[in-house]
Amino acid sequence: MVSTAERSRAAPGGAAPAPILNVSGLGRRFGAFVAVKGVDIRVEEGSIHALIGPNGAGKTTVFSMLSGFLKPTEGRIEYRGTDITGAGPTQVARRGMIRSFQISATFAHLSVHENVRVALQRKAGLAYQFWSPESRLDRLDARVAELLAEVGLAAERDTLAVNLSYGRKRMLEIATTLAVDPDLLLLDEPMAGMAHEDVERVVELIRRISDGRTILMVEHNLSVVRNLCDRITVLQRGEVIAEGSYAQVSANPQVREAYIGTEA
Ligand SMILES: Nc1ncnc2c1ncn2[C@@H]1O[C@H](COP(=O)(O)OP(=O)(O)OP(=O)(O)O)[C@@H](O)[C@H]1O
Repeated sequence: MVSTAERSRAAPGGAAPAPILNVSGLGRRFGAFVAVKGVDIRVEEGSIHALIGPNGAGKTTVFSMLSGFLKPTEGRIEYRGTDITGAGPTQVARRGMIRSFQISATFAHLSVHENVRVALQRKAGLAYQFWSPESRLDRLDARVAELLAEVGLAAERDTLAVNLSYGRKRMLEIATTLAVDPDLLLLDEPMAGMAHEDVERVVELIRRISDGRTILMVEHNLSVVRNLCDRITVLQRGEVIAEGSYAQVSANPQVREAYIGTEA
């Protein structure tokens, strides 16, 4: 597999690299109701990109279309230059674009270690190979240990998922998502419902796991977006009203009025 760094190096001398995800004119109607209209999003490889907007703006609908759970009624989704519009969730995931909840449903009565192991087995297609040679299972265990260390859950390896704090459960979800080795990770409100100290821990975690990966996240917490994200697309009533850095979008009067208000 070609690494992110190699791909970036492959970009012709000085030219802007092609985006990993290029969404153009994306639209979705539910009967007569237009939930998403003419949405363009260009996600650069290696970036952390946020999709923000008030309740009902269409963020979840866009994520569902990107991850193949919902078919667009208009527009085009290109992943690494290939048209994937209308592809199903499994096809999209196989290409390397993974939505966190897609494989992050954790099993409450399995331990942290077992949950990550199941995710790895699923990826390796080992799930039904109970006769796997020990060496193969040892390799899996080594990778589980690496992933738990990466998300800071090594000390909780034997804790049942059900007994984890809310924040730590989200970290376990991220570990099971990373087990599938995504190139582009779609994170759906990763900080939702978290206590302040967990938010900081997950911000650090996302920053760490973004090394060599691209992240597109829906996030309501604007201080998280400001600290973490390279680019931001703002949706309102299904349409993009601004796109750029935090400084750029927060200076946009339409965004201030629609969303950021006095926090900008
Ligand atoms: N299956 C559906 N059928 C009809 N309308 C829908 C459907 N799914 C979403 N909508 C409508 O589309 C609009 C966008 O919804 P969506 O959930 O994408 O917004 P959102 O930005 O994710 O909101 P929130 O921040 O509250 O999660 C809303 O008005 C919603 O009621």
